[in-house]
Amino acid sequence: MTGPSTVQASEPDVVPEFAYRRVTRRFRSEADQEFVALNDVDLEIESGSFVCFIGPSGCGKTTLLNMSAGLLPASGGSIHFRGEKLKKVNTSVGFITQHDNLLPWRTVEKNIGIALEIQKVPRKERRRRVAEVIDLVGLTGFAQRFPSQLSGGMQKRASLARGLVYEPSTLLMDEPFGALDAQLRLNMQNELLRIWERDRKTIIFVTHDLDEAILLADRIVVFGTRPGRVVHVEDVPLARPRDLAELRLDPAYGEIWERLWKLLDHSSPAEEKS
Ligand SMILES: Nc1ncnc2c1ncn2[C@@H]1O[C@H](COP(=O)(O)OP(=O)(O)OP(=O)(O)O)[C@@H](O)[C@H]1O
Repeated sequence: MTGPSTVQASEPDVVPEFAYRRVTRRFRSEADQEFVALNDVDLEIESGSFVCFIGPSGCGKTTLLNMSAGLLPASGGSIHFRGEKLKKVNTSVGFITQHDNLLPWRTVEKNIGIALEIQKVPRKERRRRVAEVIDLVGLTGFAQRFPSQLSGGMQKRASLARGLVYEPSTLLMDEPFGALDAQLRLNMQNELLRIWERDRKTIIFVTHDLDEAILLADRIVVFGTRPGRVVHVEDVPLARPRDLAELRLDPAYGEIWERLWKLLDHSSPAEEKS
């Protein structure tokens, strides 16, 4: 069942968080050939929703996130953020990438507070906000540690806290838990869901993991390759709060999983070649 690539906000007069209109991005390859990395993306992301982007490697998921953050212009089409055409860096979003990028010479507290320092938020206010997010991600007691003194999961928590501290209403997350082992990953997913259920930020979350996408998302956008494009949008009407162990027993979960798995299979580069 391949649905339309355009997702309408449920109420027509509500301005979506992001509206992508025929967004195309071209790059030059190493051989100096121009190629289309992302073709004709038509999509709307509702405010307060949790949306996952899933698809094979190289289908343009990161490219679309970079464009949503205003870090990369579109080659064609337009992106509107809350009704305004995006023309420069989108300072309303928090961007959490695959790599932690924590600065090794700064403590957890100072790593998390860096954006507030740049914004010249007064010291007292800064300390209060940093302490609050440290608590929120479960790092209480670790504020004075350096990144090398933290476990991998704690480093992820610290980078999540850094993305949350300046209170963006929107989070763009590019495979943030990809490198974690299964147990840590589950903990971080639960942590993120808890934060999202509390604040209802809009979250766009890129993942390769179908279970992760179904566990987290209200809506899953499936990308295909050659050229990168949206091939399907799936609503995930499963009740919340969700527990992966329980979800897996739910026939509705199985139906969504199988439908998306087939789509992902068909859009893999290996299959397209054959
Ligand atoms: N700055 C760039 N210059 C040239 N090509 C690029 C650039 N950025 C991305 N690409 C190419 O565009 C295509 C899409 O890349 P992108 O990183 O968006 O894919 P992705 O779906 O996020 O992949 P992955 O899941 O592996 O992270 C790839 O072929 C990639 O090599």
